[in-house]
Amino acid sequence: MQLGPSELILNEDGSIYHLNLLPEDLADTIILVGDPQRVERVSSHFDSIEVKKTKREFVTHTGIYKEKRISVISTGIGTDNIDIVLNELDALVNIDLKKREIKKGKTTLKLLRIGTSGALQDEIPVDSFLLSELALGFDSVLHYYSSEPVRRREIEQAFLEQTKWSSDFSTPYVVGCNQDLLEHFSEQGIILGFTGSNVGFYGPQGRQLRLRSKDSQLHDKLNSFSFNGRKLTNLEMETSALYGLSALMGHQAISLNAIIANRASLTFSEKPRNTVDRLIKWTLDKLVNY
Ligand SMILES: O=P(O)(O)O[C@H]1O[C@H](CO)[C@@H](O)[C@H]1O
Ligand SMILES: O=c1cc[nH]c(=O)[nH]1
Repeated sequence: MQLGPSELILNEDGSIYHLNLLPEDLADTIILVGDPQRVERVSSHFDSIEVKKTKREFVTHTGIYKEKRISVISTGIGTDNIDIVLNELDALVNIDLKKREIKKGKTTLKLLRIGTSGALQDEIPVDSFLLSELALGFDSVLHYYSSEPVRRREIEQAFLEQTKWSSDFSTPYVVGCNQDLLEHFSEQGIILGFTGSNVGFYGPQGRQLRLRSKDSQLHDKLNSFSFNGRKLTNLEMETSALYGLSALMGHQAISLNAIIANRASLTFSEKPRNTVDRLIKWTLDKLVNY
């Protein structure tokens, strides 16, 4: 079946609509970052760069790092952007863009998010690295897909009950990372975490500046939720949709977090840029033999 022009949207040069990429521009190992300026901080380590393309907040560099071809792409902020990025990356490898047909043989992408995040628990220090083993999505992106096969219903149910979650918010969903990537990237010093992905940075993460939270207990609820002794470790804004959509599409994904804030101790990293740069270099070196 052919995908029509309003569904699979291509630019004049045949590139995919938002990412502005052609299939040959993309490596099958992809680092995703939120901040467009972080793309260059990753690709500055490459031995050579063959592609540099930009549209809106989506900046892509593809190049070689120690003989491995890697793309690094910025997603901007939020799970709504992850919906765009994941669907378009998948289209680039799994849809014949000229024939507008889904390919029979599928390509599995390796997707690694390098992001910043705030810890919820006192014992997780700023400037540490955290790998999200599980993600709790407060967004609703996954609810628009048939997500049952990848959902962790038991944990979701426990969260709803313990926090008495308001029906004004969307139903939180729980999804896991890819196990092969988890094994490869787990090592001493890397905290394995349970990451909450929120739909905003302030109210939805329990931050109050001038506006009061509707639920003044929100931060405490997130901090104290526990499933079989496992607590939510940190908050950011993309991992849930990345894990959910990757699993549904058959791609591998992990999310690596540079912890720059600790919400329990009210502290913030003195050198967040250094922490992110250390995480970038560590990730690139681990990727070489994956
Ligand atoms: O540093 P990045 O990757 O953008 O990630 C985190 O930082 C942004 C908020 O400041 C959100 O995107 C959050 O997920
Ligand atoms: O507290 C934080 C820090 C970084 N990114 C977030 O989304 N939250």
